[in-house]
Amino acid sequence: MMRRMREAAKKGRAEAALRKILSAEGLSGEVTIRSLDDRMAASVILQDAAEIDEGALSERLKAAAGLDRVTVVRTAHGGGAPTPAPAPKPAGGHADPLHLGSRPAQRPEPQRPEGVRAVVAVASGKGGVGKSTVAANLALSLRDQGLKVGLLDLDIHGPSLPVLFPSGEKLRSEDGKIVPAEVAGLKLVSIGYMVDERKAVAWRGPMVMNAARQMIDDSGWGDLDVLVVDTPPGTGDAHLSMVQRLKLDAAILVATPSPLATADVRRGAELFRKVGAPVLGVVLNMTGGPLGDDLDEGLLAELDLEILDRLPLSRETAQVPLESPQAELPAVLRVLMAKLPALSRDNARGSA
Ligand SMILES: Nc1ncnc2c1ncn2[C@@H]1O[C@H](COP(=O)(O)OP(=O)(O)OP(=O)(O)O)[C@@H](O)[C@H]1O
Repeated sequence: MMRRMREAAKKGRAEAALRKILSAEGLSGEVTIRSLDDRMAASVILQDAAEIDEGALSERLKAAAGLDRVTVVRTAHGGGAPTPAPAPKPAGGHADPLHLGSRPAQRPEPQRPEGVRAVVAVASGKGGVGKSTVAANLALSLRDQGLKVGLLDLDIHGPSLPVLFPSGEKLRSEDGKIVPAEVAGLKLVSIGYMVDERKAVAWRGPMVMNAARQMIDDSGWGDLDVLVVDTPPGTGDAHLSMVQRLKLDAAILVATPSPLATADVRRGAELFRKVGAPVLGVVLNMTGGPLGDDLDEGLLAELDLEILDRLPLSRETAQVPLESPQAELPAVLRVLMAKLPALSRDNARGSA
């Protein structure tokens, strides 16, 4: 408690010091301060800034605010050209919450993003069951197979990627495309790398749908063998954007052994089957605790699903940040490799 209060006070002082210097230098922008263990870092996004020496400015800011790292990014596109005006908003809507200058494109059919060969959704009916943990471990395991892997975090209200894979830098946009962060050999896109969490938490309906749409349509992934999508819990607005726009090659459900998981597994399976995405099976997380190691067998038979892998309730599984997989998912990997031709060794582009 005391530690958190001290940390909050330190953040407040650092932010005030940064703003003072920015204002003295005639600059304005968005300041975000993050702490990890005992280190504190800031990112400063300067809007419409003229040509400046970002390196020198970040050194000045670092020294003045007593921070371990300060990253300065200008949002001006293309080497100092002015930022394009945001796309006009439709009445009552929020077409461009991420300020990419893009308009909602008409998409008749769900598609894979350009350059992406397979899309796998990791989903759960409710929050907190370990979906992000499984998605992150799956992405790292696929990377270790020599595949080019991206991870898209569609959780607008509780993004996990920046915690699992801290990058210390805000994402840039180039020519209206989000440039993914690159950490641990993965390409990563999450609202948590772009917008102050406190802001996104207040977003509702159309803002959430449009932010999800922009991350789906406007991320510049380059060549990827597979994109793993960490979906938000439940079946809300971001889900709707996902199933309307993103062609899913497969879905993996995550559940805990709780008897209450039955309805969640059923809902998840039904949602994906409705949009024609094959549900490959269930990862049962947090096993070996008081709730046991299994799900209702009748339910699994009825839904024609099996438990592919079980992850124990353990400190290792919960470890962050991640560089390598903490949890093995051998059956998930086997099934994905067998079902998705893009992942076979002969077809993969390889990352080596
Ligand atoms: N097998 C495990 N053993 C111990 N802790 C775990 C395990 N799996 C996940 N956790 C922890 O449980 C918490 C929730 O996990 P995670 O964020 O992956 O769940 P989620 O379903 O994605 O949640 P949300 O809906 O909030 O995004 C995290 O603190 C995570 O470290």
